[in-house]
Amino acid sequence: MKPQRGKTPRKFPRQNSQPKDPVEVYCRIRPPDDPNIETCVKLLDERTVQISPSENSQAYKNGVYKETQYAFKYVFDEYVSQKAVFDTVASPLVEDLLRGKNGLMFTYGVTGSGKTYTMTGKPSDPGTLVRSLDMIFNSISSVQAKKYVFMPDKMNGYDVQTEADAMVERQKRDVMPRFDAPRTPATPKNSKKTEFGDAPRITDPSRVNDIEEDNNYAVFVSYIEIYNNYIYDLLEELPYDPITGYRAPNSKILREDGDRSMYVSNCTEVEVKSAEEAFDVLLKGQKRRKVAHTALNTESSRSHSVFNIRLVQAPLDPLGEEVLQDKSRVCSSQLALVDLAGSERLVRTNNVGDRLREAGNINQSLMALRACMDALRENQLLGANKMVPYRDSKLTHLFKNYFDGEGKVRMIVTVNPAAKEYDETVQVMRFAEVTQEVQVARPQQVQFDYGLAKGRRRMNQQYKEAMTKMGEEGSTSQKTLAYSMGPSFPALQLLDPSDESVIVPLIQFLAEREMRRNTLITDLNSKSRIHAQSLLDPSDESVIVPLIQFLAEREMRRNTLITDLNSKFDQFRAQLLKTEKENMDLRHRNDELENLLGKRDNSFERVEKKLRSLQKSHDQLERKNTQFENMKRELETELNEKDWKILREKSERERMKSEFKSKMVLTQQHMEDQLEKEKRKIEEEAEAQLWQRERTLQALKSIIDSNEIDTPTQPPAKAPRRGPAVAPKPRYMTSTIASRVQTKSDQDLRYTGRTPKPATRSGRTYGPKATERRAPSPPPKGSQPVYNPKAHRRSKSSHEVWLEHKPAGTIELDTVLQPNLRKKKSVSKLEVKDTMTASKYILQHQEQASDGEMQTKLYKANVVPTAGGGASVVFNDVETLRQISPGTRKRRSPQPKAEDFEGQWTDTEDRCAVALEGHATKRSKFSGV
Ligand SMILES: Nc1ncnc2c1ncn2[C@@H]1O[C@H](COP(=O)(O)OP(=O)(O)OP(=O)(O)O)[C@@H](O)[C@H]1O
Repeated sequence: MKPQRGKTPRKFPRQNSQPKDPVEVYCRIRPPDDPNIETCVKLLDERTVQISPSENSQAYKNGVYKETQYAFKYVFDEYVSQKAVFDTVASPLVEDLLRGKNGLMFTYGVTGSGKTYTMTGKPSDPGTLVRSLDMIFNSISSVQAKKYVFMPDKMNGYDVQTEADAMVERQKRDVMPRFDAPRTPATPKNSKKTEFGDAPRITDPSRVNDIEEDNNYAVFVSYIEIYNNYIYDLLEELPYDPITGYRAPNSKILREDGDRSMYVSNCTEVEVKSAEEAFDVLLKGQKRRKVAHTALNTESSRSHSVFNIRLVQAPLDPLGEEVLQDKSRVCSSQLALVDLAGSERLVRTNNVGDRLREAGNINQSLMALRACMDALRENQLLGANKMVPYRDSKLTHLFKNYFDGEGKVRMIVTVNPAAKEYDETVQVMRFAEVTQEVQVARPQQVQFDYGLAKGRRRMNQQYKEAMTKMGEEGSTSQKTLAYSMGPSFPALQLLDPSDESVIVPLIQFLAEREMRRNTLITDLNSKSRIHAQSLLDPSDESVIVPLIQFLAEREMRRNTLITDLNSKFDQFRAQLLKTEKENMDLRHRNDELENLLGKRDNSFERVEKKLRSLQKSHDQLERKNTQFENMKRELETELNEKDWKILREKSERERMKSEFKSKMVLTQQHMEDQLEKEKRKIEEEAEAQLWQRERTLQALKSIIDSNEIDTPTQPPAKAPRRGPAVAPKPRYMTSTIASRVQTKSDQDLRYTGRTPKPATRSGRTYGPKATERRAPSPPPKGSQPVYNPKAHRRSKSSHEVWLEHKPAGTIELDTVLQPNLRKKKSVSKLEVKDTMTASKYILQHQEQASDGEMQTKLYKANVVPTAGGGASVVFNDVETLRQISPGTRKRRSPQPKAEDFEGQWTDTEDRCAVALEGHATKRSKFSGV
């Protein structure tokens, strides 16, 4: 059965039904710095802690007084030992690692809460990381492969090579100095003392006993830190200049391998053969971390550090001698131990400049971690399909396979119980609460059964031991030799490539070993075949001949098979090479596509940003628009109110006006009555006076007549109305009265004659109300009606042809009453020829009246032919058409007087009263009249 590769988990779980386990979150409370200080954390039981807000905390100031309780997988109190923490949290992860499964453990908490202490600890009391190394090497010490049997292929995988090749590699790397590689100064012997003091390191005795014994193991460690969202390799050799010191390290990039697992490209992986060696590498990395931070002017405690332990294992060959030379059988598993930077918020750090940026980046990556946990939790619990923002930070991007794939994830939340840490501790607890709800697929059992005999290693060892024993006893038989691979590798040291004293014996040794190997295989083969025949008699040809035939045939078949196998092997090799090449091409293409994707992501972000700002401005504009609309509505309401007020005022004015008019009419009537009465009174008085005189005259006449002829005077037949009885008028008296009446009548006529003057000037007034026309007031009772001979004549004349001159720009006013011109010709520009056919001329002139209203004046004229063959236009009348708006109607102005028109008249005469003199053949001549 094909084994599963113990790579970092795949991006997508293979089966949805795969069982899942929640992320296990443990809490560790560190002892307070001062036992007398106020604390805010209380351990309720082995799974629950209670946090109470301190009076100085921000939460308390914001009104949060209640205690909160948080549950964990397990809570370690301040007295717990490092060993206990390791046994509970890290030991199962190490066990998984040895069985080919992946694991992730990280410490999370506020600065100074004990993250590094829990992870690394002190030599006298090491933390989980150091104890994990001890446990690994305790478990694999007897089954380790020789150094360089497994070689990192720089693509997150491992190559396998023979022990001979590994030895040559060892010679090359460890013995021969690398002149091209940059060298760092040698680590001082007492460097461990400077890091961890003088105390000897305590080793953890834990081990896993039942590991796959027919596998060979190798341990590789890498150490990186993530600082300001850049990845640095802490085991990279940094060039050292005695003057400028160490060169600043270059950041590394993340890549995805063929299994879509994330790894740090070009990261140094050191193969370690013991816990001590691994511990040295850890120290070296920590020292390098300090050096790098000095070069970068940064602080180490402000970065996330990741110590990666990779365990590579591959089965032994059928003889149990060497690792099977088959890369596909190599299984690697990894345990990432992450010491996160402090989780405090920006406000609390009081940082500025670089420190602020640093704190911001830490915050950003921790926030990204929180966001990922939130999204995962929602996806898993609520069935949401949220995109988990792994790419938001390098930290989450590197570990995305752990959350998306399979493997155990454990977190230790470290807590400083000091009351002043309350606000930050609550944040940490909340994150822990969320993280516990995230589920990760349970790692599947890795199969190491490849159909090879179990216990190969043990058998080989026993065989070797037996051979050694036999050698010691002096047995040199061929049989024994046939099963021996010969002596062990000679301890040769190749310091110079041309050193023949080493190379020649080495070649001889390898050649001899190859020969022995072939002999051994041949011998074994023949032995096994012969063993199958029951040869009772050595001369029994009935058995020997068929056996020889069988063997010959088998030999032949074997050769055919070998040839076939070799050709197949070559084909396979060629195919493999081709596939590898294609794979490389695909990787290359993948890298390109990733770059492109990154660029697209960037541009997408830019567009999103722009969209957001546009949306913002759009919202602002909409808000403004709403404000304007409200203002408009208010103004409209105000306007309506004002209109309403104006209407009310107008109707009031109308009412007053009609009242005033009726009063006027009444007064006028009253005055007319008075006048009538007066007149009658005067007439009666005059008649009485006449009668009196007549009586006197009659008396005189009678006196005279009595003297001459006695002729009696006759009284009048009928007395005048309301007057005293009046005698009939004598003839001469009648003429006197008639003259008086005539005089009165003349006065009336004079009055009447004054009135029409403006009437003839202004003519008729057209307007929306006939009552509003500016017509002359009716003549007093008894006077002659005004007679306009022109108007009368005009309406009757049917032979007249009017020349209507409407200058360009004249506005049609849709007036109801229009001049009635039966035969007319309208022109906008006056030509001589137009005057030839017309007998009347009318000019329209529009202007603004003194009250602001539009008024149209119609200047009328007769067209009189002249002796020269032209025509003379003689103006004789003006009509004014006015429009009075009901809203702007004013009190009627006094009757216009002739002088009012004087200026306009002159102006109009200047402009319009033109005599046209022209000849049919000659040029037209205009002359003013
Ligand atoms: N459980 C503990 N028992 C005893 N001492 C502890 C414990 N936890 C922490 N300390 C001590 O507290 C101090 C700060 O601890 P540590 O450096 O581990 O904090 P940290 O959380 O890693 O801080 P940073 O975020 O700065 O890395 C150290 O001196 C450490 O020895």
